[in-house]
Amino acid sequence: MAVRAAVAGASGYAGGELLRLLLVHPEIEIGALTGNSNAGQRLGALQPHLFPLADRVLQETTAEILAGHDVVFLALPHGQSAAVAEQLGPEVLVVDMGADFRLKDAADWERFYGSPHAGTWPYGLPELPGARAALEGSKRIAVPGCYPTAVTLALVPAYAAGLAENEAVVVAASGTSGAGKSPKTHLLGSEVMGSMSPYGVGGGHRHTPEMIQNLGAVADGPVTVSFTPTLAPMSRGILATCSAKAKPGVTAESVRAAYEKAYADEPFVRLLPEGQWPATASVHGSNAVQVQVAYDAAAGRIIAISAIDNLTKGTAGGAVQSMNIALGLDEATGLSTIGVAP
Ligand SMILES: NC(=O)C1=CN([C@@H]2O[C@H](COP(=O)(O)OP(=O)(O)OC[C@H]3O[C@@H](n4cnc5c(N)ncnc54)[C@H](OP(=O)(O)O)[C@@H]3O)[C@@H](O)[C@H]2O)C=CC1
Ligand SMILES: CC(=O)N[C@@H](CCC(=O)OP(=O)(O)O)C(=O)O
Repeated sequence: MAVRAAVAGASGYAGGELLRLLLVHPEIEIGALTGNSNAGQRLGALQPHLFPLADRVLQETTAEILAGHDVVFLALPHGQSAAVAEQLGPEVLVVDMGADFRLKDAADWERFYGSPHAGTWPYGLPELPGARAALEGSKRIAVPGCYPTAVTLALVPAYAAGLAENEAVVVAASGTSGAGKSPKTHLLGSEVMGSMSPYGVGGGHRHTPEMIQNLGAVADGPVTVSFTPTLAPMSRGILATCSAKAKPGVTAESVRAAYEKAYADEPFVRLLPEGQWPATASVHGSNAVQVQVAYDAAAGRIIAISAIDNLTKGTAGGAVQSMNIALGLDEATGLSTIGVAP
């Protein structure tokens, strides 16, 4: 019997990408689709690429409309998920694609998001050690942020193998869809096209504590992360360039071996052959993650680089992957590692 899934936030970028994936998922039947300002609109007017759903009409985002499904995806702005989720019964699998339930530390949440902490749910990054066990059979999933997905997958093997000192420096470039659909002046075409610019500089980006949480979970102590995001003139994709000081005795061979071991059996993470570097175009529209690592002996630093599609592995694909695990399905069901090129 098909699994009935509702999508709240179906008019947004994350909701649209999720529907693109759910439409080809063999076990899913798409149920209610809801929006906010666009409730009452045809989906075809808002997400014209989702041809089979063009005549579906968006409903209001209420617990009554979302109830009665096996799975409810919440692709809502930060702070909007908790009120809806608490009205959905414990038998419903709720997958939050926003940030509300990602952080364990309430003080971190309050400092970076400025509202009371709603709680912590099992974290939907299956590749993080221990994550799959927490997701199996779970009825609540917190999907990671897009930058933390890219950065965690780039650096976790170095920390899990005890190769890196507990400080990391990250510069990551993101496509503009990461900022969502609502108009913002710094995202006007004329501001973004042909230009790259940083934002959230100096430790202020709200994804920093999430990266620290993930790396600290596998390292031998707390890890500091200096994170600088940049906007790149592309619609999708994240390229995360991460580095960490190597511990004494580390060699290029020991770094390579740690990454090969970590990702040997991961269905979505591909450690590239030596000399080949991740590129966002290679993962466009796919749930794949490209990773490469090098040891800069002169600087004594491990350099790890990853590429993801922020809307696929960084949001909707990660959500489907974790949902599959929670439902007891093969984790790759309905997901592709095939990109769109050029
Ligand atoms: N874009 C990305 O790469 C990523 C996004 N996410 C997360 O996914 C979530 C959605 O992001 P994204 O799709 O980019 O954002 P968008 O701005 O594109 O879409 C937001 C969606 O939420 C709805 N919405 C807005 N306000 C409310 C409200 N008060 N109550 C209920 N629904 C509301 C909108 O409905 P309407 O259009 O009808 O007003 C729309 O469907 C966010 O939490 C974001 O952090 C996570 C990782 C990556
Ligand atoms: C380019 C851009 O603006 N990106 C977003 C990150 C989007 C995302 O994944 O994050 P959340 O799910 O936590 O919103 C930002 O930096 O705020």
